[in-house]
Amino acid sequence: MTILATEGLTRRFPRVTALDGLTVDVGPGVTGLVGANGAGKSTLIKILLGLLAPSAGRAEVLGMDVTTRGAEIRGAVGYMPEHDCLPPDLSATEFTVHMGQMAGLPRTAARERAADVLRHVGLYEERYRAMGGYSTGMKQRVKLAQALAHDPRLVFLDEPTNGLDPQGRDEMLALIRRIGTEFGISVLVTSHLLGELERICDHVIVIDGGRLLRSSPISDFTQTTRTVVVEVEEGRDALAARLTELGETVTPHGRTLLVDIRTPETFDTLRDAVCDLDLHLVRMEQGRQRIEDVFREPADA
Ligand SMILES: Nc1ncnc2c1ncn2[C@@H]1O[C@H](COP(=O)(O)OP(=O)(O)OP(=O)(O)O)[C@@H](O)[C@H]1O
Repeated sequence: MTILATEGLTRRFPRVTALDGLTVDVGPGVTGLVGANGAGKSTLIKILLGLLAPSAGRAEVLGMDVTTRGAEIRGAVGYMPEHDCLPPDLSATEFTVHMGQMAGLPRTAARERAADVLRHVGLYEERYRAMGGYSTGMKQRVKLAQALAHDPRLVFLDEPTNGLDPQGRDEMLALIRRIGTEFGISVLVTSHLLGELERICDHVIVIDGGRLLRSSPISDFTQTTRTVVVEVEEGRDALAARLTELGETVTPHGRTLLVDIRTPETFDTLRDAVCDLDLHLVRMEQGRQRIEDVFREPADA
């Protein structure tokens, strides 16, 4: 099932091409959109909400074309913008009720829903205080709550962990994961911090300079590589020499050796070499590819 899709999506500004022929297909669940600052993440979200017109290509959200059905899309999708957008004199309750009503909920339903979502994001008695006095963490929570105010099927969260301390970041990430799992709302969440998304996403899209670098299930990003990482207490170089003699391909990496797994027998060769040389093995584990590595690979990898 497709939640959103783009085809050759391009957005040019006078001095820069923010999106450059982007083609992606996103299914239900929590999807991470990763890219460095300026990669085109916010531009993509604004186009998907029908707030910004594409220069070329097309995009569809929940089966609706972004150029002709923007208002309907905004009715079905919640949006947490990147920048501060909260009126300082209003309380979180007033603001969230207002946003629910703006999205079409009757006043009573908007009040009930606001109480629910503010409780969900962990704002209690503070919800009646003016937001001008809130901490960054509280503001981010209200921004998240208002995105959920009209019970959307899908939410776009633009850099929700921006400005948060490590504990605030962990709490926000846990909240986002719960939106996806407990509420069954699909999520598109952006971040320039790759490690964050690894923890909460089912699928990750990586863009760079407005182009697609990679779109894969999270399991593919963290899949095991064809390398085994070996660390011995002392004698790393002697072990490297012995393994090379035995025909293995070995690369020193910090205190460890990375050994290519040519055949399943590589593990036996390794074990025997460590025993023969009477070395103390600290660890021996299969190497894992991390999200960060996609930025070090060529674009067509
Ligand atoms: N309204 C605009 N006018 C001109 N250039 C723009 C406009 N909006 C975005 N850009 C440019 O397009 C590129 C992509 O910006 P965008 O905000 O989409 O990136 P981003 O990945 O969201 O990064 P960030 O996290 O820093 O916001 C940047 O070079 C930016 O300067």
